Amino acid sequence: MSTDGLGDDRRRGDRALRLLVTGGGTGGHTYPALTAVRAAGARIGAGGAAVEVLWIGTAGGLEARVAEREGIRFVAVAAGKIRRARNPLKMLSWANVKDMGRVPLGVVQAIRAVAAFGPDVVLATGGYVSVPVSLAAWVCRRSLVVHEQTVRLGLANRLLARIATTMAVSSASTLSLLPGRVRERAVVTGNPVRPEVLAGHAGKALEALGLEGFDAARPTVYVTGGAQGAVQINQLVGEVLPWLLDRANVIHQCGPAAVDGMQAAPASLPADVASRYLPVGFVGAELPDVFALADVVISRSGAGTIAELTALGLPSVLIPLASSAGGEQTHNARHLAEAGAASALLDEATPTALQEALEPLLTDPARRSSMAELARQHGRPDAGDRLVDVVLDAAGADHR
Ligand SMILES: CC(=O)N[C@H]1[C@@H](OP(=O)(O)OP(=O)(O)OC[C@H]2O[C@@H](n3ccc(=O)[nH]c3=O)[C@H](O)[C@@H]2O)O[C@H](CO)[C@@H](O)[C@@H]1O
Repeated sequence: MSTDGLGDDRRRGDRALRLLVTGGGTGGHTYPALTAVRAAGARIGAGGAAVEVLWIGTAGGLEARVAEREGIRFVAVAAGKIRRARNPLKMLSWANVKDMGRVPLGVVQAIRAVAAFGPDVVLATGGYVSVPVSLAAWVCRRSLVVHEQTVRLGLANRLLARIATTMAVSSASTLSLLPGRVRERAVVTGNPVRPEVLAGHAGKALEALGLEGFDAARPTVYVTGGAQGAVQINQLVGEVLPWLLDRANVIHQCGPAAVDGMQAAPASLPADVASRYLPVGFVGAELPDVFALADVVISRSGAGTIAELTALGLPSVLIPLASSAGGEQTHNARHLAEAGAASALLDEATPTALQEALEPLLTDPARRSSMAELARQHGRPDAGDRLVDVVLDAAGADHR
């Protein structure tokens, strides 16, 4: 691996920076990469230079759609998914063995793409596709920055941390969990949040989503289960819906597969009450405006959403995905709840527990403000810029 990050062909300071990014599968791995690409473009562009970007991901992943929408050159490679199991023998399932067989193919495809592009630096933001691409970067002796969104390193990043030029982490508490040799090469950047997410307008959400039935005298709750939606959250919200709509307007991001079912949920309620409820499959370009309209958020506690809620300073009730890798969503939720920066349903996610957590936030604006302020103290709106600092450092002196 190149230690100075500069091959002979890259000592020409006048040519564009070549940035290769990889990461995807879910929003939590895709959006930090996108934010870093845009921030690098803005920084380098402001200095009068240019940046050429290549994104390597999987053909069917969210990253493929995001790259296409953003006009970012994209190459797809094969990636293998490792399904976790408590019993290590069960990890040797046929599906895992078959998928692991795809990793060597992905590595070969990625080596070809990396060698052809000749990046100054490779940024990997996680997800299964990060593995073959980071291995390819290592084989091709390119500088590699690996970014971890969660406090504890996931399975893939534990491997990649050993070959990374720099390990960028989102939380200072991750440092003590790293092996000594990795810690020496680690930098705390925070988890990048798309800048537009921080710049929404409540009025635009009302207009774009056709929320004429919403009552301005009631607070608005945004419910989100992550890109796919969360069956558990959908069920809970369904059970408390009459109670909730008595007190609030609700935008419910329930996952594309659940919209029809959730649309029927308020059928037995009076029309004016039912019109305070909007289920949506996935919130795309309206996300910033929905956040701006929201007074309270009910959410999973994935690292991406947590970074957004804290950067925005939004009060929330967090319902962690208990089976998330290493219990990291539970850890995230507990960490914020202990600081008073969120409420969390940690032991039992029942309709009663949800109502108890929501009640003070819906009825007491002062309670919302104090939680919002504590949430903001955990936010890192500058994380994208900090990650770009690390990427440019790894790219070498010519590009700083
Ligand atoms: C099931 C799973 O593996 N979850 C992991 C995944 O989270 P996952 O990607 O599911 O969730 P995150 O909270 O990290 O990110 C979701 C992102 O998608 C956005 N969004 C969501 C819904 C929507 O309709 N529109 C939209 O734009 C959110 O605002 C956020 O930016 O990666 C995270 C980062 O490593 C981990 O912390 C999570 O544990």
